[in-house]
Amino acid sequence: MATTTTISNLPTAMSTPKIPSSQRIANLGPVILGDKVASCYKLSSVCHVASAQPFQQGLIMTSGAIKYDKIVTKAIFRSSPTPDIPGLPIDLTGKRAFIAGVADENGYGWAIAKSLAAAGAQILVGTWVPALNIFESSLRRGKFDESRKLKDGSLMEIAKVYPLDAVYDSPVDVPEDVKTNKRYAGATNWTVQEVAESVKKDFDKIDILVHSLANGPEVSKPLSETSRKGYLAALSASSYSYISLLKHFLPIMNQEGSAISLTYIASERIIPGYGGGMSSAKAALESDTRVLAFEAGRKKRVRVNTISAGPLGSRAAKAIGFIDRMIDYSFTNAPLQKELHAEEVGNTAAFLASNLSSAITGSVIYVDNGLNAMGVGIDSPMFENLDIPKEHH
Ligand SMILES: NC(=O)c1ccc[n+]([C@@H]2O[C@H](COP(=O)([O-])OP(=O)(O)OC[C@H]3O[C@@H](n4cnc5c(N)ncnc54)[C@H](O)[C@@H]3O)[C@@H](O)[C@H]2O)c1
Repeated sequence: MATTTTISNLPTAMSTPKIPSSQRIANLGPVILGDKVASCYKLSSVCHVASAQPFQQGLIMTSGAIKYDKIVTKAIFRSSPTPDIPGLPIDLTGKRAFIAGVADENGYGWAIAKSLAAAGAQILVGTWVPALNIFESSLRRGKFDESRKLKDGSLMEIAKVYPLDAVYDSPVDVPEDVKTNKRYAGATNWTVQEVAESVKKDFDKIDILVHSLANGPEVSKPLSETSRKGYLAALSASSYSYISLLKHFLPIMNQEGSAISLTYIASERIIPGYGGGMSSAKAALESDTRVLAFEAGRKKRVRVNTISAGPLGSRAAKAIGFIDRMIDYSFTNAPLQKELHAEEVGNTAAFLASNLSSAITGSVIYVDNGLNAMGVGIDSPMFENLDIPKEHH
């Protein structure tokens, strides 16, 4: 359910509406004002609304304050409360998770860590070496404390943060220029093999392995203009890194553990703008999920699945450059017209990590408000005169 604010709570022209603290997130996504839709994002503690366009036309990316006209009677914030999940409990008490790809509080890795922690799992994270110092100092200084809060009021604890660069399997693979790079100075034992060894030394075993990382240096280039180097770098960081992680962590995973990665619909449908070989990398990741499910299943009954997540304004996604438009597109076109919460992906990961999903392996699980199931984009001018049901208020 979208939340609504009546006109009395709305600002006069050119000012900004207040938003409840529960909705204070960096990007609130679009907001509907009468028959208009506008971008809405957090600016300190208020919601700043970028310019509005007629709702039927879909999206809006230009900035500037909105002028409210007389027909506006209420604002409907697309951000809906995160669903409460009563009933069947997910219990990961006594389980230990290693989550690769957490460097701030905005991405899917962080949300997965929170859901696994809320279900009782112990959390270890792997943080990309160049992002390590700022992540650790922000954690120490309490910058993430608000976002560490779990539903029961406690704070998510991260038992240990490991420096990691998943592009390198072992020390012999690290080139000289990286070894001497000042962004790597001070960190040690960060190749995949060394991290697995350190985790074994510190904690012996893990039960859950999460791969929530991707990198494509040429992501903004169309595939046909991508260099061989850029393409292979995308596959190395975003696909092979998962094979490498599983290869090195499987020996220290308990029987019947669970491995989860994050993929994106660009692997199987054309998403212009998701370039540089990133679409190919996600296709490889999904194919590898099936083969790895067989191999890890036969070896240790470990299940291997991937979550195809809808668009989220994470740090990585912002680097691609069109994430706000993808969020708007999803809202307009998906069967469920609601904001996608990172927590919904986190909760699916908790389900996949638990024995409630004991017969699910080798699967691509869509957590995208159903967008993957659409055959047409309903925001096309072709459908202008069609009676398409809009969000029910
Ligand atoms: N944001 C989206 O819209 C979206 C949609 C579908 C899938 N995903 C996937 O979700 C996963 C997490 O991404 P996110 O969008 O939450 O962004 P994010 O920025 O939170 O996560 C990406 C992480 O990868 C790390 N990383 C990059 N290169 C690395 C390397 N060589 N070694 C170790 N870590 C490295 C970064 O430091 C970062 O922490 C990715 O696989 C991404 O493709 C994202």
